[in-house]
Amino acid sequence: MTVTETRRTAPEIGQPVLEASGVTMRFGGLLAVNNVNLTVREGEIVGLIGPNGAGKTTFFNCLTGLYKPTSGQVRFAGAPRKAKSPERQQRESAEAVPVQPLTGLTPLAPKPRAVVRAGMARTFQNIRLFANMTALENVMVGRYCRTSSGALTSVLRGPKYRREEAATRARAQELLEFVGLGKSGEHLARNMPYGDQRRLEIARALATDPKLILLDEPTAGMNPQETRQCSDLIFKIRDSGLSVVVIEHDMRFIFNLCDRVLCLVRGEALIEGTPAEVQSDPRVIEAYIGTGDEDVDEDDRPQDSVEGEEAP
Ligand SMILES: Nc1ncnc2c1ncn2[C@@H]1O[C@H](COP(=O)(O)OP(=O)(O)OP(=O)(O)O)[C@@H](O)[C@H]1O
Repeated sequence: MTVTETRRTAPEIGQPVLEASGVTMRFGGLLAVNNVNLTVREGEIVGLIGPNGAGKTTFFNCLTGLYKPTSGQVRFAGAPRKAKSPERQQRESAEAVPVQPLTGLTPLAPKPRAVVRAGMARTFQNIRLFANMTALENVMVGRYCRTSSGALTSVLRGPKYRREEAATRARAQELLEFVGLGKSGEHLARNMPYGDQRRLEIARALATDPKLILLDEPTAGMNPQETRQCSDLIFKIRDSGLSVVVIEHDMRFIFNLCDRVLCLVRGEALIEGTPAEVQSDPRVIEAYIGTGDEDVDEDDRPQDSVEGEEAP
């Protein structure tokens, strides 16, 4: 499990952006996540590893408001933000990924909408794109949580709506370019190659203006070339000022990418440390022995990768 490639290090690790303390999640008699703590700082890439069923996705769901933890608290930097004016959106669209200044950590309401508004975005293990919409439209959907036009304005299509729509479209196109899909805006999501669909999901998550992005198995089913491109994209996202948390089974990918790694086993934190510390810990090696899930074979690529009309 030793990784020899050179890692790119974070430019500067800053203040905590996310702090999860004592997060516990029970499903009836099953303790899926038990008293897990995690702090993510500005500019950090943090990996979450563990064998199948270790509780990684459940922990992600607790962080992103899909689950209300049985106990424990998730605190996040900054108060929930209001929608921006079209003028402000246009100003910000000059930057690739605008970063909001951080304030102190505040408890996060366990509701996906509140979590997105506060500045946390995620992707899912199984791709959840709007299959019959274009790539550009998929990204625009992600942007609507930051627009302020109400139902009436949208129906009447007044000047404010048109300005906002133009800004949303321009920003979506920038984000497509940011993830390397600048020429695919008019392609239907369901017709796009698998690796492009994964990047499109990331673009849609970035459209919400997050401070922190959580990626659930972003390289699942990817070939080695797509995996390398994914790694480059995550570094690029980090370099633009975001913090990143990644769940992955591909150890080479995770140890080359992350500043810190948390290993969960049977719902509990086994070890948290630098990639070097985690990969040399015999308990981590033992936890994975026999599972055979470190590497994803190209044949494992999901066939029906685009799901139905689901919200981001
Ligand atoms: N909604 C649910 N209801 C009941 N049990 C659940 C639910 N979601 C997850 N579990 C159980 O919780 C445990 C942790 O599952 P989870 O999906 O979080 O693990 P994981 O580490 O993400 O696994 P994988 O790597 O296979 O995705 C498993 O035993 C799983 O069966």
